[in-house]
Amino acid sequence: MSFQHVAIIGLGLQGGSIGLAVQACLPGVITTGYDRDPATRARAAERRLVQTVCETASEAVAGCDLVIFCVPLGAMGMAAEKVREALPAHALVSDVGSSKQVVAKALAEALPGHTVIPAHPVAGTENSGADAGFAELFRNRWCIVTPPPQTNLVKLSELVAFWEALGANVEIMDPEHHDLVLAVTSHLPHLIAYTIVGTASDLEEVTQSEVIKYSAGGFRDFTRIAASDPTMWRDVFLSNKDAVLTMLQRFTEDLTALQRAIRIGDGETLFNHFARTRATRRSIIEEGQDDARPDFGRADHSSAAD
Ligand SMILES: NC(=O)c1ccc[n+]([C@@H]2O[C@H](COP(=O)([O-])OP(=O)(O)OC[C@H]3O[C@@H](n4cnc5c(N)ncnc54)[C@H](O)[C@@H]3O)[C@@H](O)[C@H]2O)c1
Ligand SMILES: O=C(O)C(=O)CC1(C(=O)O)C=CC(O)C=C1
Repeated sequence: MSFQHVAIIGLGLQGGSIGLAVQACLPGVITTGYDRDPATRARAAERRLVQTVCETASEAVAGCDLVIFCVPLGAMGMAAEKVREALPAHALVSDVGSSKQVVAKALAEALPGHTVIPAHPVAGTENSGADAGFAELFRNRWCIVTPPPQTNLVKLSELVAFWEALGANVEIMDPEHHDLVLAVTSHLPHLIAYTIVGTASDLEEVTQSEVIKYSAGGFRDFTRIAASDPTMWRDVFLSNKDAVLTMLQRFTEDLTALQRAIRIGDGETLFNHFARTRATRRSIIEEGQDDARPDFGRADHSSAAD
């Protein structure tokens, strides 16, 4: 492994999982980490998410050759500025942010002169914080790497090898295209899930307790992701505004067409639509990509690493 010392800024689900995965998959590589929340630092140390939890971001990056920012999208620039003085000149800068164009800009502006190669492991759960991380999170999952033009190819291949060592399958993508694809595959589903939970719980005719009581089936499956962290998702929608609005427009048009079919009793349109989309959904299962998370993603992993 080209990297001898990996520094992780932000020790929640992503940062904690990377720290644990590096220790499990790349023994010998030094891991240091920092989180701005003291309680998270304390829990990260208890769970040994990284070998050394530092009291400052500068301490965490001193001597590292790879720093990965694992903070909410809106905090990337600020977190990067904090390490400007202490970050070794040769260190590669990367991140795990859910949208890529805005992060690439924020990191490049905060750390001029450094090689910045953004990345996005398309792997997560609805849980966040220092108890949420687990070493297997990235196994057999995509990690999309979005190198800026003229990226140093050696550094790029080192970052690709890093993610592969953690078990991920790496795809190289243009950041703009990444943001468009993820707007429909990840961001829009979260928006819809958050919305339907709000709609159901605001209905005067349906009480809160009924929503909880009868949500065992479709509602429960469909809305798992609405339990996700509000700060993270606020930042996703603010940072990927244009792509999300484009996809939302398309979605609204499709929904309106189905709404009309229901109103006029057009069973053929409804049946044909459902038949087509069922086939698409089933092909996702056949390709082995069903349920982004493997089974271990559903368990409480805090005890596994304790
Ligand atoms: N949750 C997911 O499913 C998922 C998946 C892929 C990528 N991501 C991306 O990963 C990033 C982190 O998400 P997460 O799920 O790990 O969130 P998280 O809430 O579990 O962890 C984020 C951590 O960052 C810390 N933090 C915030 N500002 C900071 C700062 N300025 N300096 C240092 N620490 C700071 C917080 O205290 C928190 O512990 C986000 O950018 C998100 O878009 C999330
Ligand atoms: O499985 C989940 O809970 C997720 O929401 C994970 C998920 C996704 O939408 O697929 C969420 C955000 C990401 O940036 C990557 C992965």
